[in-house]
Amino acid sequence: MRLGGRLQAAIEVLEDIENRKRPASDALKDWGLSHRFAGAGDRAVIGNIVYDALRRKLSLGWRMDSDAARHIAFGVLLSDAELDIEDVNTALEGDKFAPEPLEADRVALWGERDPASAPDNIRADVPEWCIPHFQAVFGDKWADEAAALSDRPPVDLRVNTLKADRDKVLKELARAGANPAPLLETAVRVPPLRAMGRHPNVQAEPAFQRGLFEVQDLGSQLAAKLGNAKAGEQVLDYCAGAGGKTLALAAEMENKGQIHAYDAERARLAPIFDRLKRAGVRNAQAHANVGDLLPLEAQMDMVLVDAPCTGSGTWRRRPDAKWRLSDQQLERREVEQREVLDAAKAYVKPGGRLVYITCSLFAPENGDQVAAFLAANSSYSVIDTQPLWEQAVSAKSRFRPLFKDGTAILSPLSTSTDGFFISVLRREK
Ligand SMILES: C[S@@+](CC[C@H](N)C(=O)[O-])C[C@H]1O[C@@H](n2cnc3c(N)ncnc32)[C@H](O)[C@@H]1O
Repeated sequence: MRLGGRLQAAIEVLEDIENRKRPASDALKDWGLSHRFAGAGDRAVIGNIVYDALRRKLSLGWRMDSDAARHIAFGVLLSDAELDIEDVNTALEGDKFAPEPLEADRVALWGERDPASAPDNIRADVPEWCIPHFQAVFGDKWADEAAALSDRPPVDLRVNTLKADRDKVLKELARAGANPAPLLETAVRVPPLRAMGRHPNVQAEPAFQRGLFEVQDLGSQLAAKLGNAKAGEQVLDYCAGAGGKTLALAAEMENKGQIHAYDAERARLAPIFDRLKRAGVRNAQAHANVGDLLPLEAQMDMVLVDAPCTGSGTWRRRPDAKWRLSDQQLERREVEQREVLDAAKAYVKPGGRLVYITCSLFAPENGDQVAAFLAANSSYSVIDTQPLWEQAVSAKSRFRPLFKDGTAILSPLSTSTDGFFISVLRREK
């Protein structure tokens, strides 16, 4: 396919996402199924245009003075694809599958409007109802923090220290463009895409099959690390899902002690078995029945609650979710978080830790939940995350979370990670 056909396909996918309020991945998959002739290169470019358009729907629309999918998709070509209008017009010329060229008045407007001077509510590229949530957490910096959530993300990898060190993984992935990641000596980063490039499929690498690394955002790696799990401890990962944190904890604990991985949704837990095997983890067992946890009551050195949340910290990777999220969904997540915390506390032993994590940046899911928990549970107190952070990160770095009331808030702007919230509590008696 030529650029014109790819652009037209991206416009159709964007319209489908908008009209049917469906996830981008579903719309792209359906398009692929009904256009089997399209190759991997075509799909990558179409996917890039769609994801970039969703990341910066408001600011691209402002520069084009239109929220039509066609105009926003052209905006992606003129910004993220690093093409100028002459390049685009030449590429589209004589292509019967291409959309109509961009109108001259839009081209002129695009040249006149400087994105850096867009009003904050446009530059932030988030739904209007979310703005007060960003303001409450980040104050004056709210628009910069929100805007950084529409950057393209890197692919971060966690070196599995049970099997390898960073040099080994870097060597294995040299062709994939892997570099040392900031902050952690056990993390590797494939930088964000440039122009219309394609990320290497690191999971197809023999080093992945051999369990030398896992794909995991640096923020998620740091969140697992701040719990400060030690070799020999008894740990319950109460919302284990597919086991991203469980695997990180097992490596942190050098395969010693015991990790119990539980999730209320059996299907979510399913991938954990293969992952544990591949990673060479010997100190973790998965539980799909809450009844299995009975013997663990008041026995755990640490209970990790990686709570269900809105995922507002992960909008770089899931920009369609940003526009689908509603305040009703936020309220539902808050209820679930209260219930999960309330259930998980039963397993913490006196002197043990309760680690509460979300990948959201909204206070009602984060600091407010912790404050309400502390108000209702006087036997718990806050362990300051700042010294834990200093101990966890490898070297002096310009990246530093926002520390608030003993908790840590990570974000693309402050720590070059997805947005994460981490609070560590101690059960005193
Ligand atoms: C953020 S995800 C976990 C991600 C996982 N820890 C990882 O690092 O890959 C939240 C998980 O909480 C689970 N969950 C939701 N409600 C729960 C409950 N009441 N008890 C236990 N798990 C629950 C969901 O099924 C989901 O898998």
